[in-house]
Amino acid sequence: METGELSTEPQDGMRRQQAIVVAIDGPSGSGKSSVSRMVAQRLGLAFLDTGAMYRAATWWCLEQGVPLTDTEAVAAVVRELPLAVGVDPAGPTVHVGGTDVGEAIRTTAISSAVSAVATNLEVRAELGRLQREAIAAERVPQSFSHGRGIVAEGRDITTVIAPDADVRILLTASEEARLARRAKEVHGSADAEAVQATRDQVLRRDKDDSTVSTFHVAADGVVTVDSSDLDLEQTVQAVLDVVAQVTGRTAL
Ligand SMILES: Nc1ncnc2c1ncn2[C@@H]1O[C@H](COP(=O)(O)OP(=O)(O)OP(=O)(O)O)[C@@H](O)[C@H]1O
Ligand SMILES: Nc1ccn([C@H]2C[C@H](O)[C@@H](COP(=O)(O)O)O2)c(=O)n1
Repeated sequence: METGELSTEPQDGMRRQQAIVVAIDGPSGSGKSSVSRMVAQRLGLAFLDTGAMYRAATWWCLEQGVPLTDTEAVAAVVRELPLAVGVDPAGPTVHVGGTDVGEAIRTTAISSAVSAVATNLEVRAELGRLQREAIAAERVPQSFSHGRGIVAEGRDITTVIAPDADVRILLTASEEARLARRAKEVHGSADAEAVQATRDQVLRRDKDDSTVSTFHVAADGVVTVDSSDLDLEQTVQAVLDVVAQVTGRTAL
């Protein structure tokens, strides 16, 4: 089969594309969520933000009054997590027990606390199982919830959750670029004070998270896209170029 022929010929005679899985990992502030979501929209794919699942689990533990240092209790609560994740890239959603937590999980309090939950290996096993299920659902033609495949982003998607993904990308950026982006996003400025205030959310979190996942160096077969000197649109284009090269799939 030549590049670009990831397609089948259905009975109705229309050319139908096979589902593809695009896995994107990278450190905090590299642009994974924004870029993956835009790539999914352009390609007509579903979008799974796995970090949002760890954030939702953290929110739920705090709601339940579970100390995040109690790894057994956290794991037990997460095994019963009533989580519903919507994978439409035009409006991804996260609900816990019917409550829309889309905004609540983005607060600084959750950003500061989430690594304690994300480094709990039993939590990783449970959320990893849910992530594999969500990705598999977009591979099966009868159950496509959005389009023809999925873009899933996080820290261990290319290596642990979907090592068999059609496209595997490590999205990186220099520490300086990542701090400046997060400072602008959270404080509206990338001056020295704002950057300093952002270090915990970016560098300390990456240090903690990297004790359980490898997301600074690309694994074998994973393509690195360095966005340090690219703006958002250029980064989206760079990722679309990799997808097109590997699968032949181009924007709708
Ligand atoms: N290439 C880029 N150039 C400039 N700004 C960018 C670029 N990519 C992303 N951004 C901006 O940087 C900020 C962080 O991006 P985003 O949240 O997508 O990163 P992330 O890798 O998902 O981070 P985290 O893992 O911490 O959630 C956002 O405000 C986003 O708009
Ligand atoms: N596959 C993943 C996704 C996320 N995490 C951790 C890393 C972060 O501390 C936290 C929230 O992720 P973010 O929304 O900032 O991308 O979850 C992980 O360990 N594995």
